[in-house]
Amino acid sequence: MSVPPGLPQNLSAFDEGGSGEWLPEAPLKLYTNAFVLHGDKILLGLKKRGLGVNKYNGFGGKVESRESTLEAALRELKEESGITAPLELAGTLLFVVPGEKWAHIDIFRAENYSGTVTESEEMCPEWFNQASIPYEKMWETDRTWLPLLLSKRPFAVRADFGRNSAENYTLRRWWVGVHSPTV
Ligand SMILES: CNc1ncnc2c1ncn2[C@@H]1O[C@H](COP(=O)(O)OP(=O)(O)OP(=O)(O)O)[C@@H](O)[C@H]1O
Repeated sequence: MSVPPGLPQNLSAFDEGGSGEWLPEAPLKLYTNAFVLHGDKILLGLKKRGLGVNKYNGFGGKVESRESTLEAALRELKEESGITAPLELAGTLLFVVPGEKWAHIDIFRAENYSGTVTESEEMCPEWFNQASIPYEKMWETDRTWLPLLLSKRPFAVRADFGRNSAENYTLRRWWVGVHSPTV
């Protein structure tokens, strides 16, 4: 199957599913999401409000004007979890909902951190063993690409959702791409 619109075209399919036409193109808004690893642990936050409330996720949010995605990722990580970390880009996620701007999320990872993990108004942080990530309480597509982040394999994902109500999204179709191994 070919690479869906909106992703770099030089990727190979790693995982895909769902059916139907990809949703039409729309302007982009930029987000960040950061995952901090420490030994065999991963830091996740239970979102207390807004998009993805009651789901575990990395720490992130909207990129503000005149800010790079890395600057935004560092700011959001600090605001939401109290820590700072040497973030590196791990992959990208395109989150598409009918009638809304496309959300392009730069996903970062780090293997150490400094500071003290602290609960914020937005997130309740919690360490999990990397072998027991609570996928059932996360965005449905996270299980398809988080293993790639853990194994340091760059990825790009497109996930199209339907929206029944403010907080009720249904996954319609997704595609996870990786760079082909060089021969
Ligand atoms: C399949 N879809 C998805 N899968 C995984 N993660 C997703 C996601 N769609 C959004 N996300 C993340 O959810 C956070 C929203 O952040 P959100 O609260 O809207 O932003 P921000 O902190 O700027 O908000 P305030 O305006 O300050 O409340 C942000 O990390 C963003 O990367």
